[in-house]
Amino acid sequence: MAPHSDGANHEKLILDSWARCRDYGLTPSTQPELHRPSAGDVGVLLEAHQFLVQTTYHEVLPYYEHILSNSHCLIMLADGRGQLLQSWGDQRFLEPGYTQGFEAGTSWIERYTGTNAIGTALATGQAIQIHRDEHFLKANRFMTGSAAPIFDASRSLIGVLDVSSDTYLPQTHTLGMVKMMTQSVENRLIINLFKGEHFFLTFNTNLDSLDSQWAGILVFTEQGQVISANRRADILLGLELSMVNIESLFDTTLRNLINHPEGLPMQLTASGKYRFYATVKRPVHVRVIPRDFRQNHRAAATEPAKPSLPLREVPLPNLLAQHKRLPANQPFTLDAIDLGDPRISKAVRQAKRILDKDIPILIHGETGVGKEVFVKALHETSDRAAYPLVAVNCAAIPGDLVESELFGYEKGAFTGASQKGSMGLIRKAHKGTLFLDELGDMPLKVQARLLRVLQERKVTPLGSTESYPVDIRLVSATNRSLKTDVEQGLFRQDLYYRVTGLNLELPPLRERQDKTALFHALWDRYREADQEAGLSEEVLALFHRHPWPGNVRQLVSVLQIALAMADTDLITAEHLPDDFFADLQEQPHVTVPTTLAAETAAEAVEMGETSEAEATPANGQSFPEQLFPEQSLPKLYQHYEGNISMLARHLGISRTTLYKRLKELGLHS
Ligand SMILES: Nc1ncnc2c1ncn2[C@@H]1O[C@H](COP(=O)(O)OP(=O)(O)OP(=O)(O)O)[C@@H](O)[C@H]1O
Repeated sequence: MAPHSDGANHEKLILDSWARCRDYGLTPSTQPELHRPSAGDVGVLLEAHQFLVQTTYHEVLPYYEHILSNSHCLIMLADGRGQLLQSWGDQRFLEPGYTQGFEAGTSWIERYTGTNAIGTALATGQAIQIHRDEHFLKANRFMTGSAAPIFDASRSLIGVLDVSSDTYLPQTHTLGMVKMMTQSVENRLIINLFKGEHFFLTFNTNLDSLDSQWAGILVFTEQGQVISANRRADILLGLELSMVNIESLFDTTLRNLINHPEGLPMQLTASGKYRFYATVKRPVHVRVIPRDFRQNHRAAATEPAKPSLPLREVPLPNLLAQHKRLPANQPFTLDAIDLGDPRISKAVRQAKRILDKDIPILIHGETGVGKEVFVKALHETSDRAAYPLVAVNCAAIPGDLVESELFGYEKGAFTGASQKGSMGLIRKAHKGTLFLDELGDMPLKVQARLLRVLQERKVTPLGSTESYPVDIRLVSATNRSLKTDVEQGLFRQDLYYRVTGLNLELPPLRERQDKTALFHALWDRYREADQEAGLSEEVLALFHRHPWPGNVRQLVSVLQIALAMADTDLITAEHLPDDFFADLQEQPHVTVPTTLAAETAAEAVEMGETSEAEATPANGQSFPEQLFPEQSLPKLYQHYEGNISMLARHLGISRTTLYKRLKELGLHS
């Protein structure tokens, strides 16, 4: 049997299951019985479990698609009676004659198919991994399955999620991932059932894991009655939570909880000693007690609730913008860079889920979007934060030095090598994070060596016979398509699979939906304490319309100039650098905006009320077409008459990066 971390318990579960199989009259040579209902009954079955299937498919699987698509596995969802509802993924490993065993309706309970991940998870009510030889029936011993049960809001076992494969996936990860997925499904089921109608309290022991699937969730009424909770909430509080009053769980009042600003974390204590961080989400259209009242809430909280208190609506975006600003000179954290853009929020959520796991991350995004900032935030938030983050720009190190820089060298290993030798950047990142920026630029020869290091987790410096163990979390970034590079033979396929556990995409600034919050956050981060006047409406409108080919890097540079020019005054268009307007003038149908109309329309796009193409300012002018850097670069190159330094400064990118992009476009040899 395969070794497992909880060996004895696992072995017992398998032996018990085999005993049940024998009791059912099965022998290892028995052929699996494929019990499938009629097509009509399958339809009824799927109809009955639509909520579970849809929730899993639309709200949970997308977060794992990158991990799953990189491994040949099949994800199966079965109901609480072991009947398959749906499967997704790779069926290639299945024997041709056996594929109907994986079709909707087929039952995988132990009685018919012997010990197997779905059937045994159902029989035991526990998450379990069934390794090849642990299957009771020989016919099933070609695969390994990891499955975990799914419980609904009332704690009934309603399904099982399984990931099966015939290859040797990193199995402990797979089981861990399946548990995460089922926890996500359970959370989503609760959220979808009660959202908008009742209060939600999300809590966890750690601020950074508040929006992980391991956070506790409590659903409560306006009177404080807990009407639902996820399993994590029970575990965190050590109690059965149904129908208790929330005031008896935490040392705070109901009034404090329901009046706390939405999304703003607070600290709570349970049973006088367990400290938690928590956020509250209100039912739709719930009203918030005004700020001046809130400030005195401690005194007021002792009084009975007075429904006649003056109430007012507090628009959510304002609250978020207010509380999510990046404090000046603070280190980046994942929460701080998540200002509400759906794609960035998704990347942050995904990164958090695997924060302390040994899964490599590949970040893709245009130059200047903040890939390195993201990695810094990731590192700061991870449990490796006390160790170094070593960033290596593979494009910036001359080709013939990459190898020695990365892997180190023994003294005298080559002409020009330092007499002391060098430990190399990879070993410097030991126990910390190694960030390989512009990975696509790594020479093929170095790629082969890097692959060996990642496989063996050991570095052998050049000229040395000794190797040194390394424990690194690998994060890579690229602004080109590594997949295309693989197809064109420029990047090793095996290394590609090694570095892409999770693929994250950071959107270009022009496509971000949290621009307003970002403009304010960056102003706040880079301003002097006495610059309190802020950004004028006119500048905000211009910022919204700008195509930002240099992305956040360019925005930071424009802001820094504007802040220097404006000093303590309100920042207006006259404080913006000339370069800033060059991009705007290149766009069709644009006049310099003076009204709020443009911003209002841009905001409408951000709020999802209208599409970019539909958004038209009140003055009747159409919005500029989106200019992608690749389209604007030739024009800019012409505008600057080939002056690379000026163009690079204008774009807010390095000359090396600019050369590369010009080369790609055939504008420079
Ligand atoms: N969320 C943010 N808050 C504050 N500054 C940011 C943020 N994102 C990016 N920046 C700033 O923008 C600049 C570019 O960011 P970064 O270097 O992380 O981009 P990148 O995508 O790694 O660029 P490249 O592809 O050229 O390596 C940096 O000066 C960084 O400080």
